[in-house]
Amino acid sequence: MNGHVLRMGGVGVRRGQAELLADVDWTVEEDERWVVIGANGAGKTTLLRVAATQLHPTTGTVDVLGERLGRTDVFELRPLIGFASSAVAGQVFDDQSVSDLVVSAAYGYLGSGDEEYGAPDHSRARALLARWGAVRLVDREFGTLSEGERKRVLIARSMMADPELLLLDEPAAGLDLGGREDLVRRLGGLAADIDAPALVLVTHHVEEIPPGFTHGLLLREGRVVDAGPLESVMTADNLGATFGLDLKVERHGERWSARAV
Ligand SMILES: Nc1ncnc2c1ncn2[C@@H]1O[C@H](COP(=O)(O)OP(=O)(O)OP(=O)(O)O)[C@@H](O)[C@H]1O
Repeated sequence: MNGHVLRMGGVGVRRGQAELLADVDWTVEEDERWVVIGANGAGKTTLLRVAATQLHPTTGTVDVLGERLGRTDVFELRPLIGFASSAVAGQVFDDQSVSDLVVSAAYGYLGSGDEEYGAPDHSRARALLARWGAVRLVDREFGTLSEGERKRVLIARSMMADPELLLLDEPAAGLDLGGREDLVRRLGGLAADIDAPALVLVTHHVEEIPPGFTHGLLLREGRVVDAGPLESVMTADNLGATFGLDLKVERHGERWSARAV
């Protein structure tokens, strides 16, 4: 695999006249922690869905975990890719228990509640829920959870199968300030964990970049503005071009902020 967890070459995604992604070249190595930043509609979720093998590109090549999309069985690949997104939340039945939802990810599906799982599965699910500050929710029905609680449960779920690549689509969206800061701290802990998989986190906000994230990809209208080590990518010029604004960008230790000027 040469350390490449993900490699895209000349990737484009078209729907009719719309170019959702164009000319995307991107390589993620196994010890890297990436943040993907862009405005609404920039193509971030589309990019993540390509990486998750849920969407085949119109043009270009995609290698995930050493396998070329189009030449491999994606159903064998998908259990190795953790993917937490609000699209997953939309597929979950309201009466689905948190416990079954997390535990069933080890088997690559959304649990119906009819399956039997072993004690090791349940203890792993509890440990993951604890890691994300959600263990008290283990016996709740998913439909009764708040937005922030759902996010935590879905992240725990995305790690259940011990993935080699973890994709998190806007994990902090909809969280209050305390919830965001708590999640950013936990994501920072994951970034620092040498046993953690390669990480890709999508966000609109530079304030949500957790400590320990190493690389950034900036996306505007489906095209890469810049991609590389975070400190070289996170300039006012680059972020200004990404969002179409004049910005002041500041670094505060391992955190970032941006505001219009
Ligand atoms: N089937 C489709 N046909 C035409 N356009 C589409 C289709 N699917 C998505 N799009 C458009 O592609 C663009 C990229 O969508 P995507 O969801 O990847 O953006 P995003 O960066 O994740 O946005 P957000 O931050 O708002 O979630 C959007 O403008 C969207 O309207």
